[in-house]
Amino acid sequence: MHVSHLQLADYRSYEAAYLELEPGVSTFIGPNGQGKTNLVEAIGYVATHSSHRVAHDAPLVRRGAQRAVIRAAVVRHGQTALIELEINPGRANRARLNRSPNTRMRDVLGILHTVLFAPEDLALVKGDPGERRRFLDELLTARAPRYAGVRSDYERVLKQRNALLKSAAAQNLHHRGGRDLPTLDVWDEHLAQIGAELLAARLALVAELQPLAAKAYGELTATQDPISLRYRCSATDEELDTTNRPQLVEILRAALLRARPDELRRGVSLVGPHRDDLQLWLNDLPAKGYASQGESWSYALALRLAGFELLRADGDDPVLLLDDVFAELDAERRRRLASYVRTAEQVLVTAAVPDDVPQELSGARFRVTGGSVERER
Ligand SMILES: Nc1ncnc2c1ncn2[C@@H]1O[C@H](COP(=O)(O)OP(=O)(O)OP(=O)(O)O)[C@@H](O)[C@H]1O
Repeated sequence: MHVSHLQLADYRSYEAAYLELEPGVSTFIGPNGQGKTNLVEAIGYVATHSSHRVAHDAPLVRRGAQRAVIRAAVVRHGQTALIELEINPGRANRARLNRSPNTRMRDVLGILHTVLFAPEDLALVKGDPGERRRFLDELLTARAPRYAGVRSDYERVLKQRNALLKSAAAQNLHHRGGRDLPTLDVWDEHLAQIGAELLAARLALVAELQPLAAKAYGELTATQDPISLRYRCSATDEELDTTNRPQLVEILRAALLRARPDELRRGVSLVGPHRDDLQLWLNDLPAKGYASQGESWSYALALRLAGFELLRADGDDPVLLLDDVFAELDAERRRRLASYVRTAEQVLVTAAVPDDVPQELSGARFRVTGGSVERER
């Protein structure tokens, strides 16, 4: 798939921007702070309905404006879908598909697939478990949009359950072991059921990612260093060896029972997919805390490339967004990454310095300065 047009109104530093894009490689060059990342962020937003840089939408709207609009034409298998997103911080965002006003946000999720590589990816390896959970969940949702619903159902259950636990903690109910809290039993069951669905999907995804990430890491670094992805579930100390949902429901139910006194004391949910982690191992050591800067960065790239391979195997190349990644790599790794990604249907690259972009990625070139984007001829 590829994006053939992008139009922005009041998005970040852009009052108005319009670009025509082609399949193949396009490079966006310009000095720091001119709006290169804002462009790829906007395309990523169309795919995931979130930004890789901020957790909330407010910074996406141009200072002084009320709302931002992103319009993107996405060409898939010869058909064009016109997606329009209106970002209204503090209020519901709105979507239109092919100009139809009767579109829900979730109707346009999963039309455009992107894989974004950015300096922030280092947090995949070095950051909190939430970064890795988000990586898995975004990939799940790209492959099967219904997981957006599963994730938001899970978030809702968690919020309700936490509110209940918080008020129980305030009333010191843990002294009675929570026996007279039938509503908590109901929320436990919801959490176990929906949590198991998410857990099963994540475990299956990790199993698929493992060989692809190992291959990508080997190719990027030209080493045989073994990497392994291990899903750590908060419900058990052992490594889970099943993706069977009824079994996972049982495991979560039992863990919730065990955790209840602690949860009532602390007033938060301590068990479930929101507390899990994807541990990344390199050479039989956890990458977090042991891997070098260069190894961590290659690991993060390998995870993104594995995601790319999975989406590609599902039948359509995602659009690759490479935001300022070459500056972080030595010449050899730049070349290796470039030859890996240049086979994708569309690759959009940003760089402050043209020389950072390997020759393998020559293509259309755009100059970005002060909120305007011009194609170089
Ligand atoms: N909501 C906003 N309203 C107005 N301007 C904004 C908004 N958000 C970001 N900006 C501006 O956008 C610019 C940053 O754009 P961007 O991150 O795309 O830069 P870049 O060209 O990728 O730079 P670098 O090469 O340093 O990564 C900054 O000048 C910032 O002040």
